[in-house]
Amino acid sequence: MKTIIIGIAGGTGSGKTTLTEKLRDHFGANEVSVLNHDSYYKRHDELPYEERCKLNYDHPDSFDTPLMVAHLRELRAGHPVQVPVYDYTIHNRSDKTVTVQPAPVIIVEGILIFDSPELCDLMDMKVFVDTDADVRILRRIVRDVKERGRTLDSVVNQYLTTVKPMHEQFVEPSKRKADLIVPEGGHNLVALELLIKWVDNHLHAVEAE
Ligand SMILES: Nc1ncnc2c1ncn2[C@@H]1O[C@H](COP(=O)(O)OP(=O)(O)O)[C@@H](O)[C@H]1O
Ligand SMILES: Nc1ccn([C@@H]2O[C@H](COP(=O)(O)O)[C@@H](O)[C@H]2O)c(=O)n1
Repeated sequence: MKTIIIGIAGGTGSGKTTLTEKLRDHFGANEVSVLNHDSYYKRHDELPYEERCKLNYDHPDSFDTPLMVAHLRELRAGHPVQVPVYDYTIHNRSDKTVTVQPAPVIIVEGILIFDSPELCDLMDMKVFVDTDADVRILRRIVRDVKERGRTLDSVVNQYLTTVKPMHEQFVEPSKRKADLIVPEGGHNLVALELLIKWVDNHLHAVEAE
């Protein structure tokens, strides 16, 4: 089986997950598997919770990217992988893993995936979801308070101290690596249709081989 790997990057709250889910819903879980870079945040068992709260989670070194690269190579070779489950509420990797199966299309999602040349080399198509910073921070406040156990103060403080500067230093420049820039992510129906057609073409080309 030939596997197509699509990278979907973009700032926090840009709409990466929404776009990824729309593609997976269209093609079905048997055709599309997803690896989220966030699943590969490094473990920090050595630090108490209060210290883990203060770490910079927006720098490329905060991820175990070599493990993700290894998993992508395994999936491309047709083997399932055990992906760590990250728990944002405790700022640490949980003890659980989930099995991700090989599929004709693998979507790799994350804020910093285009910063890694090793990850970029594995991708057949690179998509950057481009959304204004004010919209992204508003979405993030709502999500982090509702779903990630954060206070408003902690979200604002983290945004100003690490998220915004790291976005400017690493995420925004990585946009230049993209093949396609999608304003407004998963709600951009024209871009979604183009991506679906591109994937369809590749899937049919694989069938014809
Ligand atoms: N184009 C859009 N218009 C309005 N809301 C959106 C749009 N795209 C995503 N959202 C919402 O914004 C939030 C963050 O989107 P999400 O896809 O999780 O972003 P990311 O994965 O890039 O952090 C979600 O609540 C989602 O429903
Ligand atoms: N313990 C953690 C780990 C990560 N984050 C933030 O998650 C953001 C990336 O996820 P998106 O779904 O928003 O793309 C990133 O900006 C980290 O700051 C966190 O808050 N806590």
